Amino acid sequence: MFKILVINPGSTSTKIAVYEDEKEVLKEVIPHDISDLKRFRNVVDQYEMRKDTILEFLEKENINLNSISAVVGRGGLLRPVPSGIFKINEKMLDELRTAKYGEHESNLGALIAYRIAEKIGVQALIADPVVVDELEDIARISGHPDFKRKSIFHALNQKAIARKISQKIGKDYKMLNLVIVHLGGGISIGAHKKGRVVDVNNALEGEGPFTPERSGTLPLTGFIDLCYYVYPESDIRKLIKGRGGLVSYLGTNNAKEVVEKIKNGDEYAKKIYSAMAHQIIKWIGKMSAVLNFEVDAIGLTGGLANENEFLIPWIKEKVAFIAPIYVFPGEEEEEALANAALRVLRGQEEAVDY
Ligand SMILES: Nc1ncnc2c1ncn2[C@@H]1O[C@H](COP(=O)(O)OP(=O)(O)OP(=O)(O)O)[C@@H](O)[C@H]1O
Ligand SMILES: CCCC(=O)O
Repeated sequence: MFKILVINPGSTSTKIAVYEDEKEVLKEVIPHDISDLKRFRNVVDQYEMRKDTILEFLEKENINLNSISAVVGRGGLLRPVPSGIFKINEKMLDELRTAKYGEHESNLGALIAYRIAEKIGVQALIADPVVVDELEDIARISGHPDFKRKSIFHALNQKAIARKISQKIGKDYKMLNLVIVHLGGGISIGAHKKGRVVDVNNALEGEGPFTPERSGTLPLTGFIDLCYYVYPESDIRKLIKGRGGLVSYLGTNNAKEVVEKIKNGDEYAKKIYSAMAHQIIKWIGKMSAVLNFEVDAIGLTGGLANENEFLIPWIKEKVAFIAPIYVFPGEEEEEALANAALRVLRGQEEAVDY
């Protein structure tokens, strides 16, 4: 039996889980107070605090670290990589410490996993980080040679859900065309063509539908004016990630609150929420077009896939004609990470050097 420790840092919490083979024996979402996080200038500065919180929690739960066979973290902003499992090495750690490819909470996943694994002398791994890049060349072209489109998305959850849908259909993932829609604080919509995500919106850097707290694609000329005349740079970045989307229109990133407003007759909230659904639907259409409208299934996942009063019915109504729809509310990231580590420990898959 292998015991695996999973570490998945998010913007306001750190999720940790312990698996014994395929069985989840412990799962916890450790919340971090926003006011507490604000004292850190950069994400990487939260490293000690988050690591210590995890170690204290494991101690409290009487998890003997020496019984762990591998530690696996959610991987962060690295150079573009193929889908797979990666050994955490010094080069990766350096790039994450210096945020060479940018700041993201999942950068902490590899840093903390490595430290704990080193302490107990076991393997430290990441799997399907947010920079998994399987784009077709044509999808890299943006509209100006100075800008390349990038593949940054919820690769871990999208791949996990794609495999689950393949199992339900009873065919190999590599035989199917799927549109997978991750509906979380960030939204990514990927065209999975025979096992490869050949096109997807860059969910982190201002592309795609607007989301509970991100702007998605914005009209460029108005944006340029804002950069020049109105906002300082740091505010502009927050407008895209953190203070865009529902937050900017309705003052909340919480879909449950938006649902309550609509039920209480708030027409403006309904208009904005419908517009978010409208943009999601458009991106599902785009990705279906990338797949020549030969789509075997559409998968809806992420926290917002729980929202069954308005959002999910609106989306279903518009896209059901394209392909059968499978809904997997929430995310399967911890399970996907544990399974990845298990495949390595069992010798079924090799972890590659970064
Ligand atoms: N049971 C629920 N009913 C309605 N909305 C929900 C429910 N659970 C979560 N949400 C909404 O889902 C959104 C957050 O989704 P999720 O928790 O997947 O995001 P995240 O993990 O913070 O970000 P990301 O998925 O981009 O990594 C919020 O708008 C939240 O209000
Ligand atoms: C882009 C993948 C992760 C996120 O939305 O933050």
